[in-house]
Amino acid sequence: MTLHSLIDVLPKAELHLHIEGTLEPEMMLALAKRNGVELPYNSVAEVQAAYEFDCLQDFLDVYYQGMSVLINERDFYDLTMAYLEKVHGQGVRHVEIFFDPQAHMERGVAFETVLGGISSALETAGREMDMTSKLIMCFLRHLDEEDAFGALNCACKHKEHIYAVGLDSSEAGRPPELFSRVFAKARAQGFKAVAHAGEEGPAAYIETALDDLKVSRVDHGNRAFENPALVARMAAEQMPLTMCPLSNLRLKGITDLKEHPIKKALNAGLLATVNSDDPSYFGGYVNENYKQVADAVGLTGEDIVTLAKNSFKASFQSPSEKQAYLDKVDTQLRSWQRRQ
Ligand SMILES: Nc1ncnc2[nH]cnc12
Ligand SMILES: [Zn+2]
Repeated sequence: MTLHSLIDVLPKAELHLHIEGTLEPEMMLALAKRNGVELPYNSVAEVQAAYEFDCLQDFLDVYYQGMSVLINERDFYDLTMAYLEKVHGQGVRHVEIFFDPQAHMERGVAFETVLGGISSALETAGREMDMTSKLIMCFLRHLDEEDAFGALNCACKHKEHIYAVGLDSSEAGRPPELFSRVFAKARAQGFKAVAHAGEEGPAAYIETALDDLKVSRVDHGNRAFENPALVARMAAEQMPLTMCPLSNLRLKGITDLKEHPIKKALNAGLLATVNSDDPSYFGGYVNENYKQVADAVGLTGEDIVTLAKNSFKASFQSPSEKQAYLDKVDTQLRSWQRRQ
């Protein structure tokens, strides 16, 4: 229980969060009404009943359908503000947020509508809640290279708002190297790179994300543990892993949270972090992820502090910004210890 109070008070960064995956059922239904969008659900209970997944693809089908209610800039603003307010209350002070513009553009929603709503909410949160942020544009790996180049061309016009590119959606059979040329161009244009790898796909996909896409972080990376040499390499390079325990449980990557490799990752010296992925769909925001995985695998107070510090170390902030947050973690830790 006391560890839960430590989790509540520590400053944290969230580095693996799909903004479209924060769409709560209540907002989904309200936006469907506001925008005149037809959904196959009539109540919150009906929406929630659809959240039974056997694998990543099951989830993605529901996720793309849910986001069809997001039409206007205001919708993206409201969605993003609701997330930021929620996690500010959980001690999150820095966020690096994914968004999926191709999923909106293919429905006729303009890139600028999506980006405008999300980035103005991030600016509001910076001003009013002192939250810092970066935005990561993901390429949908179930679509082809040409489609990804189209999204990249849009991003190139808005470099002041987009810091990095990522790779998400259906992983099986869609290895990172299919997007080597897109990522090479993105990096040449000054974007940092991250990629989902080893969520469902094999450890080899993590290796090609590192070697071909030249990512600065691996999103999920659970299957790295099938290859001890890869784990040793990632530890030596201090390559961050953004892990998402409740997501892995809900998408059946593991059958019990006790199997989650977060403790193994820390013991192997990896720069592992805890994140929520798609909190509305997976039953918990970042603190629920910390608390439930801590209870399941027996994380210590020291582990919790390491994970909170790792979240800032693994971020795209400057060294001095990181240090300022690490100092805040220490300050909060000392004041929590005095209260025990
Ligand atoms: N967990 C996940 N894996 C891949 N693509 C996603 N898009 C949203 N959530 C995702
Ligand atoms: Zn993800």
